[in-house]
Amino acid sequence: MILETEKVCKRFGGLQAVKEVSLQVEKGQIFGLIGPNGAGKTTFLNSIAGTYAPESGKVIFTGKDVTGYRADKICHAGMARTYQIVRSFPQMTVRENVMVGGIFGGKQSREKAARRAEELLDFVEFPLSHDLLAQNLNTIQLKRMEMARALATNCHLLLLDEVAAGLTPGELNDITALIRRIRDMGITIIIVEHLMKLIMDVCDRISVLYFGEKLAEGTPEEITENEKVIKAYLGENYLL
Ligand SMILES: Nc1ncnc2c1ncn2[C@@H]1O[C@H](COP(=O)(O)OP(=O)(O)OP(=O)(O)O)[C@@H](O)[C@H]1O
Repeated sequence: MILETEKVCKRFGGLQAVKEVSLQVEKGQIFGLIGPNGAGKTTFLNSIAGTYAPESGKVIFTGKDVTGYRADKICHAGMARTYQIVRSFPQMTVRENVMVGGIFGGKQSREKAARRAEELLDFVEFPLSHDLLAQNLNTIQLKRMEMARALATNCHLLLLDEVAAGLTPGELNDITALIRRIRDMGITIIIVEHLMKLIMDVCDRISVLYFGEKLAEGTPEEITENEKVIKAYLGENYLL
């Protein structure tokens, strides 16, 4: 087991955004987290990745209790993430953006981080010059760059928050293939996503959140046949 959460809770004032969420993610899995808007998916990611400390519950990563660790410490422990809206350093080049992951997260020298950035930008099939400023990139280019930056930290677990949002169908196919190639490198992936096609295509296991609580968990087939999930989220005609 690479990640285990036990009854993780996070509240914002009177709102219980995440309530006693327990899950287990096996090494090498692509694990999907789905649910309606406001279900608590991003808050849950933030609670395991160190943006927030959970109020109660436990986060065990690679056998170690990392509950309440700050984001930088979590990153050094081997967990990296991308964001729903890509966060770049707009005045820096694409290469420098990726180097930040290597220098800060992977604790590499500048030279090594620069070489690794080139390799990773090729791996994610970044299509333009690595000398471009990040402020000039479109959505899919930013997403590729952000994935390269996360990989540059030498993570074992990658958290992808709505990586498909805003992509065309062709771009979606590319990202789907890239997610599989990242898993084939031996990296475990947790993916938060609304786009069911992507979730069903890539996930080994899926957990459904609903009003902060875990509603169901299972294989893609089990989830699509689960009456509670159909009622709360998917709807009867979701594949049409
Ligand atoms: N920083 C915050 N302060 C107060 N409330 C918040 C904060 N972040 C999230 N919430 C609330 O917590 C609940 C869960 O939000 P969250 O963003 O985790 O849901 P989500 O499942 O990721 O939704 P979406 O699919 O729309 O991204 C929502 O009701 C949201 O309004």
